[in-house]
Amino acid sequence: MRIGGRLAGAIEVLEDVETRRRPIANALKDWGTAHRFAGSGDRAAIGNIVYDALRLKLSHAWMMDSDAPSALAHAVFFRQWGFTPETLAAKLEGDKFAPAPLAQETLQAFANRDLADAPDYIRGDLPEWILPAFQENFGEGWLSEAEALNRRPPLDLRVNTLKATPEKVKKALSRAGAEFAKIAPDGLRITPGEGADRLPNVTAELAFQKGWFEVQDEGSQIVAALACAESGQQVLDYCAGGGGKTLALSAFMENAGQIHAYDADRTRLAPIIERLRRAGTRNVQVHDAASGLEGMEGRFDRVLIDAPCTGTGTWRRRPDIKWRLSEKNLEERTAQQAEVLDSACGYVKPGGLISYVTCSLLPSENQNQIERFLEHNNQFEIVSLQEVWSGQFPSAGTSPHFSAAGFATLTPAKTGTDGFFSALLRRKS
Ligand SMILES: C[S@@+](CC[C@H](N)C(=O)[O-])C[C@H]1O[C@@H](n2cnc3c(N)ncnc32)[C@H](O)[C@@H]1O
Repeated sequence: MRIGGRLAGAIEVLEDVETRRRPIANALKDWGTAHRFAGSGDRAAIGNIVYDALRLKLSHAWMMDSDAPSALAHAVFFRQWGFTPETLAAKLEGDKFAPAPLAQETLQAFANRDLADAPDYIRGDLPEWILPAFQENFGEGWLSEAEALNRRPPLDLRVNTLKATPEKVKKALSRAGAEFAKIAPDGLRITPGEGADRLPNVTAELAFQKGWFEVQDEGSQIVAALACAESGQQVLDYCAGGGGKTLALSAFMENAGQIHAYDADRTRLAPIIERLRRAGTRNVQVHDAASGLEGMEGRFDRVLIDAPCTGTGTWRRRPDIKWRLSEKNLEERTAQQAEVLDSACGYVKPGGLISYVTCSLLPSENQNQIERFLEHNNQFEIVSLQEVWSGQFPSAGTSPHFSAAGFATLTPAKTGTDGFFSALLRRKS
């Protein structure tokens, strides 16, 4: 496929995502099924155009004075892939699969507009109603934080130290160009390419089948470490989902002690069984009903609450969810978080720690949620993560944003990771 066919394919997928409010991955998969002649390189290039277009959807639409899929897809080439309208037109000339050329007024708008004149929420590519929360969280740095959330994410791996070392996995993945992560000691990173470049499919590697590594954002590895679980302890992973953090905890604990992994949603929990097997973990018990935890109240050294959230910190990977998020969704999530905190806190023993984590960057899901919890639960106190940080990551060249209260916020701009919030609470009595 030449560039014209890829551009036309991306426009079709964008139309599907926008008109039917579908997740990008599903729309891409369906497009691939309906166009079996397209090779894997074509499908990856189309995916890149679609993801890039949606990361910068508002600013693209503003610059082109049009939010039509064709305008968004062309804007990717002009603003992210190093083309000008003239160089792109030259590339598309004579390509019978190319889409219809852009209207003259769209090209005129692009030539005459300057993003510096756009309203703040458009410059940051943020839903307008979210802007105040970003400004509250990051102050003057809000725009560079938003811009970093709009770039392509790397592919991060966590080496499973129960079976391998970072050096061994790096060597096994040398063709993929994996490098040591900057903060997480067991992390490896494959940096994203540009334009049509695609990231390697590392899960097809033998090293993955052997359980030597998992795909896990470095931020997720870091917040799992900030739960401070130690070998031999009793640990509850209360929102275990597919087990990303359970697996990290098991490796940190060197397979010793006991982890109870619980999630209220059986479908989300289901993949954990195969992942635990592949990783060679022997210290995890999985529960798909809270009744499995009966009698364990006040028994745990550590309780990790990786709470359900809006996922605003993962917008680099899932830009479509950014535009679907509503104030109602946020309200639902904050209510769930309060409920999960209230139900999980009883499992920790006096002197034990609760680690509350979200992959959101909105204060109402993070610091405000913890402050609300502490107002009603004075048997808990905050443990400063700033102090924990240097013990856990002595050679990290960078650190998260730390609040005066001792909460940690990781962001693409600050730590080069997905956005995460982490708070550590000790039960006094
Ligand atoms: C952020 S995800 C967990 C991701 C997982 N820890 C990982 O690292 O892969 C949040 C999880 O909370 C679960 N959840 C939501 N409400 C819950 C509740 N009341 N009790 C337990 N789990 C709940 C969801 O099913 C979802 O899997």
